[in-house]
Amino acid sequence: MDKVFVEGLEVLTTIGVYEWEKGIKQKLRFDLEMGFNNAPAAKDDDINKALDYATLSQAVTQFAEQHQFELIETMAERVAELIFARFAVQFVRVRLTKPNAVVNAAGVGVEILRTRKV
Ligand SMILES: Nc1nc2c(c(=O)[nH]1)N=C([C@H](O)[C@@H](O)CO)CN2
Repeated sequence: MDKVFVEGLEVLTTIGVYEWEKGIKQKLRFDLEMGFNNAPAAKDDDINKALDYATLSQAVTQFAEQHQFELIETMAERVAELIFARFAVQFVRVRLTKPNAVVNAAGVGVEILRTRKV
């Protein structure tokens, strides 16, 4: 299966389980991997047949900036749903890192893999 990926997409948003987190913005980093047949776009050299990673990145950024959750698990799941709703991908892997959450850790986070239901 071909893939299209987006690495290190940084978004500032309000996220966290603690009260002090609900009034601030924190950085999240998205690493996204989508299953998509790249051959038709390559054959015709046509962006309209490609999974446009720029449009996808913009959609994820806008969603993450505009929605507030407690858990990064919830953000990851909702972003996967958004990608399935807007883009014709077979699967999506969402790796979500909260870089500044744990002192002495470079990052903490979750990764989910979801396959489109037929
Ligand atoms: N599995 C998770 N653990 C924790 C989360 C989370 O979203 N998923 N969140 C927090 C706090 O919001 C933390 O990031 C504050 O530093 C703790 N554990």
